[in-house]
Amino acid sequence: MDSIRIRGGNALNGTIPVSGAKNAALPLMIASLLTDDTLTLENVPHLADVEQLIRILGNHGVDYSVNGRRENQDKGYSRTIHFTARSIVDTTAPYELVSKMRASFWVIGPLLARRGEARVSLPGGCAIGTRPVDLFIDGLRALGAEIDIESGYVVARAKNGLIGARHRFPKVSVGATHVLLMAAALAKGETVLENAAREPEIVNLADCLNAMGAKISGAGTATITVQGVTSLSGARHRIIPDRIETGTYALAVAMAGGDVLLEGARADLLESVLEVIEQTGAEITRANTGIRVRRNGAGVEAVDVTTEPFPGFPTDLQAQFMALMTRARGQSRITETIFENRFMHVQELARLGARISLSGQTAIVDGVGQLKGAPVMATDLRASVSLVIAGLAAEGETQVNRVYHLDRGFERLEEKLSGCGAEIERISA
Ligand SMILES: CC(=O)N[C@H]1[C@@H](OP(=O)(O)OP(=O)(O)OC[C@H]2O[C@@H](n3ccc(=O)[nH]c3=O)[C@H](O)[C@@H]2O)O[C@H](CO)[C@@H](O)[C@@H]1O
Ligand SMILES: C=C(OP(=O)(O)O)C(=O)O
Repeated sequence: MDSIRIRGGNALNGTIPVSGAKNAALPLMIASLLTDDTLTLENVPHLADVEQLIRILGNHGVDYSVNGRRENQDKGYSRTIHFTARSIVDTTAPYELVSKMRASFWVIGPLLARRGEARVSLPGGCAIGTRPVDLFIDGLRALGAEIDIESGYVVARAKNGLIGARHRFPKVSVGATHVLLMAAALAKGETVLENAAREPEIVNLADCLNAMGAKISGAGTATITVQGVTSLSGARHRIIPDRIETGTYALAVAMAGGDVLLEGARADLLESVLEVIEQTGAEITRANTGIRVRRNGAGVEAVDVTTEPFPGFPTDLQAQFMALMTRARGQSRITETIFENRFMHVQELARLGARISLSGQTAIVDGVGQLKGAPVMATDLRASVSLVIAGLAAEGETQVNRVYHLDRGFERLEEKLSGCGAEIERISA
């Protein structure tokens, strides 16, 4: 298994291009199941999760072709991909495929809407909590689906099609909002979703569905209205820049020091994060070409953070922010409210000399003067990159093992960081 070796201590200076958002690309690719026409997606990041989803969609009958690679760019850069689901050849999403990636469970929405049936394995994904699927099941039942759990599979049927309804999510869920949007797009009549997720990836999906002929309004607010249509067409749609990747590199600069332009980043997708980073003492400039992050020799201030659904501070940046706080002057309290088990990075950061204690859902971080390099183990996607950030500022060598997690969500991470002066390399097993 590959690992990443970092020699810490270098400041980051230069430009990092921001890739297309993984968490927008996945639902958008799944939306290709809703039409027999071609859905063309631009700016699809080259990631293990995208490759895995291509395999899963292929199993249902989705053909794909890749083009649009920018000149002088090699394998591994964001691409334009055409997806065509001329016919759905299989409505079962098997355990072997779905268990590797949680978002693949979301095929249940379009399969049910287009074919009136779906048999989808209960999902896997990052080990950050129990992550049930009750909100999906309740929502699809509200649209008239009959749902049973059989041998680890969610079996859903709507022989006469789905029927629009008013549905209030008892809890905000990004995935359940994606799925209900896709299902309601082809349901009969009007669907009103209340307490919907407001994440930018939801807006990106709704914009794409509308370009395909759906009638969706209110995406980006807590109440989304969908007027069902009988069929959807193809479209061409661009994936938004990755706000989690943006925040990750912004935190890396705040940690290591330096001056970096995050090219193509959109500040409006992560204002709450940028404000927190400014409070830590880094300077943020919102420019037309991206976001510039600077930190000179000054110390890092301690800031308290609580994760929340958008527009609050994202759980997907909690681990990276904790890495920064290990170097802060004083104590910071980081409270995780989205996932009950998302502190796996705490013990690994401790190997580098961090002082962190847990009290329920809050991590109390006492800043230390200097981290020291050590071998560490990546436990999930964002935890992995938090260890990279810590390694960039640690004295000596840090080896991050089990980096396949990183490859799920960060396009060309080593290349982007070494291009800004970091001493970082992949060691292939
Ligand atoms: C591929 C993708 O986009 N993944 C993101 C998505 O995950 P995902 O869509 O899985 O996360 P959700 O928003 O659904 O989860 C939020 C909370 O709701 C709970 N829940 C969810 C569904 C359900 O049926 N029942 C239930 O109780 C979850 O366990 C969690 O505690 O949003 C998360 C929250 O921003 C991010 O961390 C993930 O990176
Ligand atoms: C938790 C994440 O992904 P997933 O929902 O696919 O597990 C993530 O992107 O940080």
